[in-house]
Amino acid sequence: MSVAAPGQEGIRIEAVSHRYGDVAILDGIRIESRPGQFIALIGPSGCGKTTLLDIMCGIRKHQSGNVLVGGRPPVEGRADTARMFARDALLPWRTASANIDFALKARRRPGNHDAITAQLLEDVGLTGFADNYPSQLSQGMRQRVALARTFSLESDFLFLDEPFGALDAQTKLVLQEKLLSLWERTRSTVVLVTHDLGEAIALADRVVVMTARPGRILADVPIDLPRPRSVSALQKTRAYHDLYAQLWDSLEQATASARLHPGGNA
Ligand SMILES: Nc1ncnc2c1ncn2[C@@H]1O[C@H](COP(=O)(O)OP(=O)(O)OP(=O)(O)O)[C@@H](O)[C@H]1O
Repeated sequence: MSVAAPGQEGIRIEAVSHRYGDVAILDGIRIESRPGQFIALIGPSGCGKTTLLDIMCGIRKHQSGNVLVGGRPPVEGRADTARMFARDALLPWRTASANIDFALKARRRPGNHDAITAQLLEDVGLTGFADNYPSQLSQGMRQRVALARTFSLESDFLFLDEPFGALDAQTKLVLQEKLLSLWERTRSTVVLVTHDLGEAIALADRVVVMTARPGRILADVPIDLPRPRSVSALQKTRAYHDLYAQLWDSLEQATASARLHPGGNA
C-alpha cells in the first residue's frame, strides 16, 4: 500500500543536467522531496519538464548528477512507479473495466480485481460505464478511466504529465477533485507537470518553477493551504489568489530568462 510509511524515502535529484545533442535542456536541477509529498512542476514550454519526468521514471537516462526515487536509481517499469499522460493512452480494444483489470494483473495486485475495479470506477464517477470501450467515452471520461487505472497500481510514486491538459475547464475541475480525493487516501509521492497555475496551487504541497531552456530551478514555493482541499472552494480564497500572483511573477521571470538566453545553449 502506498500510504507513506515512516522512514520511506522520497525523491532526490542532485545536480542533474541533460542535453539533446548540442542543446542543453536541463542544467543543475536539484529537487528533494519527502515521501508522500505532492510536487507541481511548472515552467515555460520546452524548458525540460517532460525530460525531467522521463528521467525520474527511468525512461531517459540522465547524463550527469544523481537521481534516487525511493532510495533507488529509477528504472523503467518499476512496480512502485506509475505515469499518466495528457492523452489517456487506454487500450482501445479493452473496455473501461478491462483496462483497469489489465493494470491490476500486470502488477499482480492481490485481492478481488472485479471489486477493486468497480470501486475505482465508482470513485471517478463512472459507475455504469464499465463495459464501454474508450471510443464510446468522451475525452474527459477516458481520462477518468486513466486516473482510476493509475491509482489501481497503488504506486508509491506517481508521475503525472499534464494529465488534464486536454480537458475543458469544467471537466478539469471535476478530475482535479477526483485526483485529490484518491491521493488523500494513498498519499503517494507525486510529481505533476502542469501549465495550469491554479491546478498547481490547488493540488500541490509545493510548486517548483523552472526557467526557460536550459531548465534550472528558479523558485520553490510552498503551498501551505490546509488539507483536505476543495479545488472550487479554494479558488474563492485570498490565499489562492496571492499564491497565483506570486507564481505568475516567477513564470514571467522564467520567460524573461529565455529572452536573455535565446536558443537555450548553455
Ligand atoms: N528526444 C528528443 N530529442 C531532441 N530534442 C528533444 C527530445 N525530446 C525533447 N526535446 C527538446 O527538448 C526540449 C525540452 O522538451 P520537454 O518536452 O522536456 O519540455 P517541456 O518543458 O515538457 O515542454 P512542454 O511544456 O511544451 O510540454 C524541447 O526543446 C524539445 O524540443
